[in-house]
Amino acid sequence: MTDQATEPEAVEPDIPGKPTSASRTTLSHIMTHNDTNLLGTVHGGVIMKLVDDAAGAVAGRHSGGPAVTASMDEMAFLEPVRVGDLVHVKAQVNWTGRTSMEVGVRVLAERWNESDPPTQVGSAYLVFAAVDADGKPRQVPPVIPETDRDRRRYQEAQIRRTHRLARRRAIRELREQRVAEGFHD
Ligand SMILES: CC(=O)SCCNC(=O)CCNC(=O)[C@H](O)C(C)(C)COP(=O)(O)OP(=O)(O)OC[C@H]1O[C@@H](n2cnc3c(N)ncnc32)[C@H](O)[C@@H]1OP(=O)(O)O
Repeated sequence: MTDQATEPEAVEPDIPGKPTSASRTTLSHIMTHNDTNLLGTVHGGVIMKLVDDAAGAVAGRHSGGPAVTASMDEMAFLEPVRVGDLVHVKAQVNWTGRTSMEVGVRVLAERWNESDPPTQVGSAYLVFAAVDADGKPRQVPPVIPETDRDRRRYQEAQIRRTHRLARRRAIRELREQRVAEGFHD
């Protein structure tokens, strides 16, 4: 029989950190008539797919293997995107936990054939979990913020992480309480 009291605690190996710039990625795409909604502007879902693609590439590069989207929050659409816009989706790892990473994404658009500077049309924060071949979470290298902006984004991501966990816990507790009170909704 195993003696639980004296069994040494499993210690995970330290994984060397990786700088933010090692996985920062930009995905660029020209919008066509296939991308429009009924109003004639680009469908938000098209933008969200590009955001998920760019963030997934960053999460895979940072973690050195497969990573899945666990959540996407604060997706903001700031300006409409039009057919003929060249859209740039810029993504980087803002923060890392044990097996998860927050990826911050900025979406910029410019006319494909003009030289005006691009304008920001959207932003989002996604959490990716690195997974092994069985789809189970695996450890990720800690991200090493390199610039003042990276360090600010790291701190802001920690605030969002705290709020996500608190919100999930509060909702779980409310549901458990309602079940205990006899509600089955
Ligand atoms: C790129 C793509 O298109 S992938 C396709 C879409 N995505 C998917 O199919 C993913 C489906 N979901 C899953 O496989 C699982 O729920 C997983 C892998 C995300 C999480 O698995 P779980 O068994 O819940 O693992 P666990 O609770 O340990 O969570 C793993 C990490 O993810 C974080 N996490 C899990 N769910 C969430 C969530 N909803 N929001 C934020 N973070 C989350 C956890 O906090 C943990 O982070 P940490 O280790 O840094 O503290």
